[in-house]
Amino acid sequence: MKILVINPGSTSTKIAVYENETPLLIRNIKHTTEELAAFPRIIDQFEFRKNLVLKALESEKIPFNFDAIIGRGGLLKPIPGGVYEVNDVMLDDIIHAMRNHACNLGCLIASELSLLLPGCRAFIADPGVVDELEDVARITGSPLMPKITIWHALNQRAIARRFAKEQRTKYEDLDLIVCHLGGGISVAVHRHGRAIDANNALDGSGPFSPERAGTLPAGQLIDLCHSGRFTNDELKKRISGRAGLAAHLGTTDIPTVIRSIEAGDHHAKLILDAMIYNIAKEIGAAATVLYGKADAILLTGGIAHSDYVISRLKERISFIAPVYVYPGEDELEALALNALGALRGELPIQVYK
Ligand SMILES: Nc1ncnc2c1ncn2[C@@H]1O[C@H](COP(=O)(O)OP(=O)(O)OP(=O)(O)O)[C@@H](O)[C@H]1O
Ligand SMILES: CCCC(=O)O
Repeated sequence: MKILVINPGSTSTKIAVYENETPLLIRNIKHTTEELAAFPRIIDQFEFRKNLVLKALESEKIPFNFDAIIGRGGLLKPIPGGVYEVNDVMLDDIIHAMRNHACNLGCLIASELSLLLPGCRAFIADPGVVDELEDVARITGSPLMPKITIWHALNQRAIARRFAKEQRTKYEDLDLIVCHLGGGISVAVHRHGRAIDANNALDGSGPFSPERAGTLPAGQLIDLCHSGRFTNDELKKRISGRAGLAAHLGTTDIPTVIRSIEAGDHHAKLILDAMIYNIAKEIGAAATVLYGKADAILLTGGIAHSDYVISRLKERISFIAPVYVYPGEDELEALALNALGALRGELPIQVYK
């Protein structure tokens, strides 16, 4: 069986082709802040990202012939984890999504391309809106604003399962803190296979990240909203997109920031160190959810490639539990295995309503 995998991230478009469990193509196309700034809305990147997929296939001479196309799931309604067939309700919810994130393009591109091939199915799996929070984790200080979670469910779970396999145990038998360090940063508590707490890495809570503001001072935010300085859309970009490192330093690229630090840029050092400090605090808070008894802390995502970040993070969090580092992500493989499992009847195909 041949599967095309499409994973649009906030700073990259990742593409894979699998023939059964064997990868035939893995491609990570990185996007600069300026390149993406040319598109007023993320939905406007549809043709651009779709054409990147088609060009990658063409340049590798991979025939356009697939049994299924699976995209990274978008910001739908909160749903249980698993594989979902793309349907009209899902496409409609994505087109009218309240929240912007490149992952919204995953099911749109998968759907459009699958229509070119008779019999080809379009899926998503474990989107960022997977919600398994404990009731107590949902309560905030305002009944008007219950906590919602938007996190890297797909990669966190894939990495947690990989760790469990390496430890010759089951994911469902472990208590883990997993932190995905990407364009957005999510920290989730996985208690015996269920993510009972996770931040809203997109526009709500947690540490700031390469392109997100994280938790902000609420009063100052309200004043800024009423200052007349920004439109609604501009303000949203100040929270997600042109926020975090992008706002402070004009780039989301960690190697670029580190080169500036090595060249003596004290401001760049202050900002990156502050990001690390805030990530460590979020992981410390997650430890309290498990009464301090985590089996391990797993660090993953693109930034986990950075020795600068990881060594400083470890200094602050190693007292909590052993730290394991999985640079990059297993999202492409996890998506491919989900599509294969669905086609083979090994995984239930859920219907999004
Ligand atoms: N070799 C590397 N060394 C240091 N940092 C890296 C390296 N490769 C990628 N990064 C950083 O990782 C971040 C992107 O991570 P990742 O690819 O996991 O996120 P994404 O898929 O674009 O976004 P997200 O999944 O959060 O939507 C960027 O800030 C990038 O600079
Ligand atoms: C699902 C999106 C998570 C993120 O990038 O913050």
